[in-house]
Parts: sequence; C-alpha cells; structure tokens
Amino acid sequence: MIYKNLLLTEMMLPIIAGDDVKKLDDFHMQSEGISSVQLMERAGKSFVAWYEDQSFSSVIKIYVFVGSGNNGGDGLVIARLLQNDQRAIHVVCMEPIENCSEDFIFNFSRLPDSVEVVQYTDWPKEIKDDSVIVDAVLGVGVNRPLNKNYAELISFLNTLSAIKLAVDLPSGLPADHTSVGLVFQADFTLTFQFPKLSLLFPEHAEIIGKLVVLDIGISESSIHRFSQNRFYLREIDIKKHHKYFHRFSHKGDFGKVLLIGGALGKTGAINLAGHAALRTGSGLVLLAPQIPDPYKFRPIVPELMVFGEKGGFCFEEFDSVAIGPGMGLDVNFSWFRGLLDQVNLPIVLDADGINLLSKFPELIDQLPVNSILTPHFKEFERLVGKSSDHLERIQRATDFATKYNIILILKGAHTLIAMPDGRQIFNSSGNQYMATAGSGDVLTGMIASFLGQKYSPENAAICGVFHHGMAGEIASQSKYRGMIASDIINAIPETFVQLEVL
Ligand SMILES: NC(=O)C1=CN([C@@H]2O[C@H](COP(=O)(O)OP(=O)(O)OC[C@H]3O[C@@H](n4cnc5c(N)ncnc54)[C@H](OP(=O)(O)O)[C@@H]3O)[C@@H](O)[C@H]2O)[C@H](O)CC1
Ligand SMILES: [K+]
Repeated sequence: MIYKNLLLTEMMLPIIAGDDVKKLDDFHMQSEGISSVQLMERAGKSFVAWYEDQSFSSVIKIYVFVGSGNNGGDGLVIARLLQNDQRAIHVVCMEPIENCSEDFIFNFSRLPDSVEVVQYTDWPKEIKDDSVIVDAVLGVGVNRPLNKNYAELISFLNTLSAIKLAVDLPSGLPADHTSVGLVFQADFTLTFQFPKLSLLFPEHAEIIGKLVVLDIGISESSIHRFSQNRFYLREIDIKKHHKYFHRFSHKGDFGKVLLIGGALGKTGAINLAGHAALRTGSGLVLLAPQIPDPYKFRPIVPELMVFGEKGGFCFEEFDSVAIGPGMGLDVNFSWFRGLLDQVNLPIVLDADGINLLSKFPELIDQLPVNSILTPHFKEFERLVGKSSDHLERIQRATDFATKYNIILILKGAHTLIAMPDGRQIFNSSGNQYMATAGSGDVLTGMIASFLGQKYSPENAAICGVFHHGMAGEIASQSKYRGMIASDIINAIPETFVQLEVL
C-alpha cells in the first residue's frame, strides 16, 4: 500500500507481526553483521538494565522459568547478568536441555555455577512472596495451547504474590491475537523493540501489567522493511507533526473554532471542549449551546464566546468545527443533515454527534472527507455493531475509516487512530485515571483546536491524541484517581513545555 504521508509515519515505530519477528532479526543480523547470540545478549542486557533501575533491591531470590526456544535463551542471559553476591538465582527449565534452541544451549553453557538449575519435573514448587519471578517460558514462538506441565506451572505462578516479570510476552499470549487459553499474569511486561499487537488489547490488561518497551538496538530502518500498516506513536514522534508559529503570527493564524453541542443539562461538555481548545492554542473559540436562549449561557472561562445568532451558522467564518459534545439525541434530522450539508471543511464529530450518525446512518456518506470521529467503544459499537474482540474492533475501525474516507479515533487505553488509507496508529500516552467524565470532550476540543490552527487532519488527530494522553499523565501525577477533566485541561500547556513545542 502506498501511504499518503509516508515520510511522517516512516519515522513512527512500526508494530511487526509475531511471525515476522524472526525474519526481522535475521535481516538485522545480516545487515549489521551481528550474531543471534549477540542479539540475545542485548535483549538480556536491556532487561537487566531496566531491572536494576527498579526498587526491587531488597529481593534476594529470583526464579527464572525458561522454555525451549529463544525466549528461554533470553531468560538464561538474564539469569547470568542478574547474578551477584546478594541474590540467589534459580533457573527452572521446562524441557531437557538437548531439546532446546541452539542459542539457548550456548547460553546455558555460560551460566555461572552459582546459578542453581533444576528441571521443572524435579522442582519442589516453592516460592516465597518476597521473590521475583521472571517468565521466559514462551515468547512470540507460542504456536499451540499450553501442554500439561506448562499449564500447571502458569496456573501455579498466577496464584503467587511475588513480583512477576514477563520477558517479551507473558507466556501463552499470542503476539497478534486475543488469548483464548491460560496466560502468565505479569506485573510488568518487558517487550523487545516494539510492542506486540496483543499487548495493546484491553482484553489483556490484567495479564500484561505495566508495559515497558525495551530498545535492543534493531535499527528502525530494518524494522520498516517489515512494516505493514501498524505504528506505535511515541513522545519522540510528536514534534515533527506540529506547526510552529512566529513573532508575526496573529490571532487569525491560531484559528477560530466553533463548538456545537451542549443541550440543557449537558452544557458542561462544550465548556470543557472550548476551554481545552483555548489551552491548546486556539485564537478564538465560540460555543453554540443547543439551548432555548444561548445568550443566557455563561461559559466557564471568560475567554470563551457564545454563538447565539438565529438563522444558522456561517461555516465559512470558522477554521474548524466540532459537533457533538453534550448535544443530546433529541435533535431534528433535517437540522442535523443541514449542518452536514453546509459544512465543507473536515469536522470533528464526537459523542452525540456520533450517536446521531448511528441513528441516521444515511448521513455517514455526507461527512466531509478527512473528518475526525472520536467514538469510545460503546459509541463505536452503536455505529458499526458488536465486535467479538479488540482485533475485530480495530479492523472494523480501519474498514470504516477507509470506506468513508475519514479518520476514526477509537478511544481507550492505547487509543487507535485509524487513517483513511488503512494505517493504524496506536497511542502510547495516557493512563487509567483519564477514564473520567468529560475526558472525551477535552480531546474533541484539542483536535478542533489543532484543525483550526491549520494542522492537516492527520496531524491534528495525532497531536490531539498524544497531547491529551500526556496531559492526563501530568495531571494524574498529583491527582491520581481524583483527577477530573478540568485537571487534564490545566495540564495541556505543560505538555507543550515538556515537548518543547513552544
Ligand atoms: N527482536 C526480538 O524481538 C528478539 C527476540 N528474541 C526472543 O526470542 C523469542 C522468540 O523465540 P522463538 O524461539 O522463536 O520462540 P519461543 O521461545 O517463544 O518459543 C518457541 C519454542 O516453544 C515451543 N512452543 C510453542 N508453543 C508451545 C506450547 N504451547 N507449549 C510448549 N512449547 C511450545 C516451540 O516448539 P515447537 O515444537 O513448535 O518447535 C519452540 O520450541 C522472542 O519472544 C524473544 O524473547 C531474541 O532473543 C532476540 C531478539
Ligand atoms: K515470556
């Protein structure tokens, strides 16, 4: 597939399919002139460097469970590198050594005598709670349900309250699909080079724990050779998606934004979106609350203006338009169709705007090209029907985006941005504390703001999603579960400071 914006996403980290990881490793080793043992050493080193940075220091017993493949080989490198006088390292092998991969056998021979090695069948199954468990049983090579011993081990480990670390993938989890069977339940998953697709699925939240992506030095140019259409959006990617302003920039350059929504009892939604748009840099923001007397409406901040003129909107006056926050479903079909008829620039459609499309699907075709829809899972389900799992959901999002030539932002952990040309971009910023009322309205305001600042719809979506997640992370550092949407808004300026987008 030829991507419209190849240069930009070329620099974003591709997510490679599990089956291609081996081909990628081989290609990288050939082109860089390094051996697979060296690559395994780097994987182990990056894991141990992360480990030494944590505060697990009081722990002296570490159990490393190793399977027969290269995931097990990584585990052996980790066991060797973790070894010091303070720690007792125990390696538990799932298979006879002679049945294991070549690199496994090589690293087995390098284990120091101080590391205790035992076969699983001889292991007494005793682990104290203050231990650390390293799961290097299965990685991307898992290709069948767990056999009896593996299932017994994983079930046992899952009952323990020791710290559990998964190497590359929690054992049993397929790299690209939803898990159906038993899987190791990790507190941390340390995955190499790029997140495997399944690590971004909500179904797996409880088995992945905290996700950490470790660089093992495979060049991004090698990774791009195996890129399909999936990318992982990280902090280092963001700066190049921004526009920069100068001393002579004027209010008009920062855009005039119109936000339509806010029915009686739901005006908070456009207030939040409007405030977020201002904090994202908009020059002027007008709110059009859908209430009987808009001029009686008092915005939460004085910088927000109210659009109350009768006789419809003159969309040409605006640089961007968002429809939906708090709008309610009690709107007239022809009024809504009239809005979509008149507007001829890409719009942002959220919340009840999306719900109205579900109610009147014949209007979907009328969305301006490159419009941005921001449904959460429930809103998306109303739009396209139920998905059996996240894999199907992200495929449906992609199909929808390509069919209607729009950008679909599927909100959730690792928000997906589905582009009209088929690319899927998964976000890395954000956290659980953002699941709070009005958080989506804030995102709508941010994206509308970037559109108004004449960002391309693609860049507006990317920057909106990333900054929104980052603002949530910043705000939650002091508020945690008490964080509310207004805290996210107040943290927006800090995201620009930290990213040096000034
Ligand atoms: N760039 C990187 O990401 C690097 C990754 N590395 C690590 O290597 C693994 C992948 O190694 P691989 O050997 O391909 O696969 P695994 O170790 O995950 O597992 C393969 C062996 O497991 C057997 N298997 C498969 N499913 C089961 C099961 N359900 N029960 C028991 N055994 C199973 C499989 O057996 P076969 O009979 O099919 O041969 C294999 O023996 C990757 O995840 C990283 O950890 C590199 O170290 C560095 C670069
Ligand atoms: K593993």
